[in-house]
Formats: sequence, structure tokens, C-alpha cells
Amino acid sequence: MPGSPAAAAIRFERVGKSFVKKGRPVMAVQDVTLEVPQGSITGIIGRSGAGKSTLLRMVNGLERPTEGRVLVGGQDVGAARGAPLRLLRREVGMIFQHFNLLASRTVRGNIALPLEVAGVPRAETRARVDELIAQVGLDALADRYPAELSGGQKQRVGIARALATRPKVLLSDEATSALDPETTQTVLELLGRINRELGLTILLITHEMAVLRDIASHMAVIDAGRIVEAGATYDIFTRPAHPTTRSFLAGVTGATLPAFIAGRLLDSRPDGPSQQVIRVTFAGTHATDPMLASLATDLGIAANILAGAIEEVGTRPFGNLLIAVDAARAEEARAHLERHGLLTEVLGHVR
Ligand SMILES: Nc1ncnc2c1ncn2[C@@H]1O[C@H](COP(=O)(O)OP(=O)(O)OP(=O)(O)O)[C@@H](O)[C@H]1O
Repeated sequence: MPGSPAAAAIRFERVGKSFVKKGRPVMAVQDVTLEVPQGSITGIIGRSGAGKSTLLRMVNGLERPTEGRVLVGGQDVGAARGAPLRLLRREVGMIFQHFNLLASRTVRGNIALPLEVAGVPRAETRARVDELIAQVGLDALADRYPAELSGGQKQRVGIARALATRPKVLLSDEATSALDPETTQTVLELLGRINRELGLTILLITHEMAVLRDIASHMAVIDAGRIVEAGATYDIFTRPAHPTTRSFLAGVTGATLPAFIAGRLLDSRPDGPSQQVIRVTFAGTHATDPMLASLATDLGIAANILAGAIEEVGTRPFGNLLIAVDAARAEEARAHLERHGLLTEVLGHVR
């Protein structure tokens, strides 16, 4: 049941976290209420310093909230101490941007580490490590040292190590930020497969919208410590409500304004004849052509197409079309498009 504690793998309840920095209090996280659905891949996006790491570190008890609670599997992480906290931490694996591998240990040795710490018998550890190595596709590299591995291979070791204690939740702190685009894709695919096959809930933080587009079913946008927008990734990509979300999206949606228009774009309508530049977004596979044709035949409004692209969020398509119409008729045109289920956003005006 959505909204019930049982459906959430992680719940943030009015969470706040303040630090003292140079003698002054800094609110890193403020009044965050958020549910991470069981079995989801949920992404939190924000700029540098927005509070992403702090939020993530409260999930495994590396930081404690100064207000509110963080619940993992219904248990209050901030209130746990000693043995119960250690048990909770075993339920929460974590992977890092810079992998955090021990240089002195082989792939096998790194993956075995959390099992050794947990006091798992040697034979059992060995069998489990073999299983993990196969799971992340590192069979040929089991006896190599981190210095002999590529970034993508190191992150696979990080993932295997994080999975060793069979956690219910995996936290990912910018896990692909240090990787090239191709390697990023292979690591994201691995995370997607683990999520599906093990039913593992993944909570990731990123500053890249493309990461969310490719693997997150749910997402939240954090700005200056506060969640400004949260929901299903597809809904947010197709109907972004907050300016911060829109500015993140501007970089990843396929349709961008041609430079010769972007350079001339005015915020408000100038005096004299002008055109309004509009972004039209359509979800699903609806074609916009008939809509533009009907703009012309029904209303006699001609639209100039400036750019267009079909995007995919997960496996669901949505389209983006940038058009310019006579500013005097623009309101009518947008109302017509909206009536037919398309979303419109005014980007500006050109003379
Ligand atoms: N241990 C700490 N002591 C003092 N201030 C801190 C501490 N940890 C974080 N902060 C401050 O809290 C705010 C949020 O930091 P946080 O690292 O959570 O942001 P972030 O979104 O993860 O940024 P980045 O992407 O750069 O890592 C920043 O102003 C940061 O300086």
C-alpha cells in the first residue's frame, strides 16, 4: 500500500541535520520527508553542497539526524547503538565514487572483508565470495589487486563487497561519477540487474539527470537541504514542476534550442511582431504532427519546428518538440495543445 510504512524500504520523517562549520551552524538537511519504495531504484539529485551525502549517510548511521527520524525496514537508525546498529548496518550496503578498496588486498580479499568483520566462517566466506565474483562478472580477475583494475572493474568489486552480507538496501554515493560514459552504462546495467534479480532496494545520489533517466524508477530533487520535488521518474521528466528540476532537465532532454535562437531569446514579449518559443512535451508514443496540423487547420496558426527528440525514461518514451508561433496567438495555441493532452512550457520570445 503506498504511503504505509510496510511499503517503504527507507523512510525519512521530517529529517533535519545541522553541523557547526567555522563556529556557525549549517543546516545541511532540512525537513526532509521521503519514502523510498521497497524494491525501487530511487535517485536523489542535487547540486554540490545540496545535502545529498548527508542524507545518504543518515541511512546507515554514519551521521545521526538532529531532527526527525530515518527508518530502515521500520527501524529507527539514529536511535540504534552498539549491536543493533551493527546489525542494521549489515542490512545496508554502500558503494562509493572512488570505490574505497583496500590496495593491499586482492579482489577476493576486498569482497571477503565485510564477511570477516561479521565473523563468518572461512569456508562459508570463500563460497560466498566465489558466488559474488560470478554475480558481478569478475571471475578472471579474482586474484588481481585494485591497482591492476579499470575504474569499472573496481566499482564491480565495490558492488560485490557491498552485497556480501546480503543487505536489503544498497546505497550508492555517486558511484558512476568517476567513470567514462560507456563504463557508466555497464555499471548502471549491473545495478539494474541486481535490483531486479535480488529485489534489492537501491538509493543513489547523483548530480546527473541521465543516471536517473536510465535506471531510477523514483526520484527526488534536493536543493539547499530541502526536497523540492519527488515522485516517479517518468512523471518528473515529463512534468517537472520546480525550477531546479527544470534546470537539471535542460541538459538531458534531447531537444535543445539551436544556438541562433537561444542567443536571441527574450524573457518577455517585445513590442511589435514576435514569436513565442514553446516546449511541447508529450508522453507515450503520441505523434505531435496531427496536433500541429490541427493548429493550422482548426485555428489557422502556423508553428515553426525548431528542434525535436524522442527520449526514453527507463523503457518508456516521451517526446520533446520546440516550436515558435506568432506571439499574438500563442496563448490560444498552447490552450489547444494542452486540451489535446500535450504539455507546454514557454521558453521565451524572439523578434
Ligand atoms: N561533517 C561536516 N561538518 C560540517 N559541515 C558539513 C559536514 N558534512 C557536510 N557539511 C555541510 O553540509 C552541507 C551539505 O553537504 P553534503 O556533503 O551533504 O552535500 P552534497 O550534496 O553531498 O555535496 P557534494 O555533491 O559536493 O558531495 C554543505 O554545506 C557541507 O559543507
